[in-house]
Amino acid sequence: MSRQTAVASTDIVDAHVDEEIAACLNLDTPKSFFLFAGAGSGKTRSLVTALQHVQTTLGERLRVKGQRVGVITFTNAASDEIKRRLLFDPLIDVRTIHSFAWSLIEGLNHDIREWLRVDLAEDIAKLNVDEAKGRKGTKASTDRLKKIESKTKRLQNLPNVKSFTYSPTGDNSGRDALNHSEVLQLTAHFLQTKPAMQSILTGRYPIMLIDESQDTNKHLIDALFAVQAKLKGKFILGLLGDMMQRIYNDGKEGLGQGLPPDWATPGKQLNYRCPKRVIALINKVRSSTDQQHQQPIAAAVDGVVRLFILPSDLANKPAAEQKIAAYMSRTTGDEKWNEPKAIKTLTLEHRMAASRLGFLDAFSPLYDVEGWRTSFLDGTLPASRFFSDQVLSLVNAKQNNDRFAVARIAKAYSPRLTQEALRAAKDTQEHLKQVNASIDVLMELWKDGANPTLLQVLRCVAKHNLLEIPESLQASASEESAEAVASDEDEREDRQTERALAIQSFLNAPFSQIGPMMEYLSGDAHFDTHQGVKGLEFDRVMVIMDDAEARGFLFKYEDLFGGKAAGEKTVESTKRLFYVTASRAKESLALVAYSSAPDRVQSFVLQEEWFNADEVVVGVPD
Ligand SMILES: Nc1ncnc2c1ncn2[C@@H]1O[C@H](COP(=O)(O)OP(=O)(O)OP(=O)(O)O)[C@@H](O)[C@H]1O
Repeated sequence: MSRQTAVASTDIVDAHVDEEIAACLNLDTPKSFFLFAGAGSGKTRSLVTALQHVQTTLGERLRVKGQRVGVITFTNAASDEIKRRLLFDPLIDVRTIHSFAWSLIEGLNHDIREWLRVDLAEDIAKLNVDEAKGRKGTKASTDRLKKIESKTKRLQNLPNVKSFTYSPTGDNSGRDALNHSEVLQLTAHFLQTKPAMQSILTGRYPIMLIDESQDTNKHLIDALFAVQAKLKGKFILGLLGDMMQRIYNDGKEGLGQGLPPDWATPGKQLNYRCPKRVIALINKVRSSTDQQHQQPIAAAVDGVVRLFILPSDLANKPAAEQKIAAYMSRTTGDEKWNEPKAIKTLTLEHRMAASRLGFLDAFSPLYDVEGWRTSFLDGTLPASRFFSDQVLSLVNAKQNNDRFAVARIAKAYSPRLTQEALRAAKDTQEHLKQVNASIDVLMELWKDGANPTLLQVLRCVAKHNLLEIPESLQASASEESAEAVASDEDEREDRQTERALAIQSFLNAPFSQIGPMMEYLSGDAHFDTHQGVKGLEFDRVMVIMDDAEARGFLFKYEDLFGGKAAGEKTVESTKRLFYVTASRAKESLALVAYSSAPDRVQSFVLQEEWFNADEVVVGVPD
């Protein structure tokens, strides 16, 4: 047999999977399916292929009935990508779980109120029992009493809420707002208990496909299974995922065990993404969890993997990581390891990326306000968005001498260029000239290479009324108000909320940090978190494993690398995270473990045969 034929035959072992799924997607003989397979096996691709199949075979039939295919993805970015790949066809309704849940229950105000009444009363009763048992005067007791008070207030306010509000991407802090977890619980509860809701779901979406379903909220998954069991002639549920990539607590443990016998369960063996060496590593890592063993495709390159073990108290970690990149370049012969932007570097915590990329001063204050975190991370928090979308765009346009862009931005955002403002101006030309002059005054802040703070920029913008100042920045925008706040130390605690303090601290950061920060938040930077790259792939990956960064108890690399026995919760969850990060690499992979016991890490990985001795480098390479 020629090599050519051998190659072709090994690469088609998974070809049947898309056909099997297509056969399930038949509204006359509906069949649910469960496609769980390893990293890089083409699950997302199979999802898109399945949807294209529906477009061509069922599109007309669904459209006539006003029905759509529901697709749940894990992130907004994944939703956008799938929509794009399906040419934004309205037949396919792609959403995140929160958006999907809210679309089902929005407006059911009476039912939501009744559910909340019971839920809040139960919570309060439980807190009261705990409080009666617990010690008084402790922090736990204070927290409990605060919770009892706020839940009681909320319960009392319920009759006044006309319609509940919710934003899947917002902070939902208003009095009528539901929080993220309530929306998921409500939807699951309604789907489990209300036949009308089950009919609405299956009437709207006779087919529902869920990507990354190992991390999809367990209550919703249970509810969808229940609906499928009840209405199997009218509803196809397709779950895609990989239990080895379950990295959030929300997902259902043991998903896939005890599936109904009439479900299709196609499997995949190939990994289309990773080089041979990475596939061997992730197979080994996975072998203690399940027996899924992947094969490389015929065209797969060998690839390079190295583990660097460094002391956790190393003084200059970013410098060490640069040396590691240089070492990788020499070892792989790939020059691109010398270009920081060509490497995807993964940190456990956003703050570590912020510090390595030089925007920690702007990042930390806003990130630390819990209620702002979601909108800040997705780039929609007004305080940061004002600087990125408006001020930075204007300043960049001006610095590039792009007159058209300056005019466009000013026209879009400046209160001095609204239709009313222009109409009110006696001499329009003169008015425009003055606006331009104000922009020039703003630009003086950068004169001779100066690096103004956000506060200086804000004040200048406000003084000249160049842009609309968002509410959260207004108190700081004029010099008088800020001085009044600062002068009265005694009452400071009372008058300044956590948020005002965060804004003050944010505004002390240099304006130059806004650009890199927004690049990072938009996912375009060469840093990301271990969890944030789920579903993505990169040529060169550097995974930084430093428990000091994690500040949490969910993941502990020290435990994974011999600190604790296999089977312990943190060992297993960290192993899954390690599997996710390592399997992002398309060409080469540098794993950087900071440890308080480098010897233990070394003997563990060699004993487990995750690496060969010559793949492990202890200490900073020269
Ligand atoms: N049948 C195929 N032929 C060629 N390339 C493929 C095929 N299936 C997948 N790929 C490629 O392999 C890579 C991984 O595919 P995909 O992201 O769909 O895998 P996945 O199983 O969803 O991965 P993960 O679980 O790791 O996120 C992508 O670059 C994709 O284009």
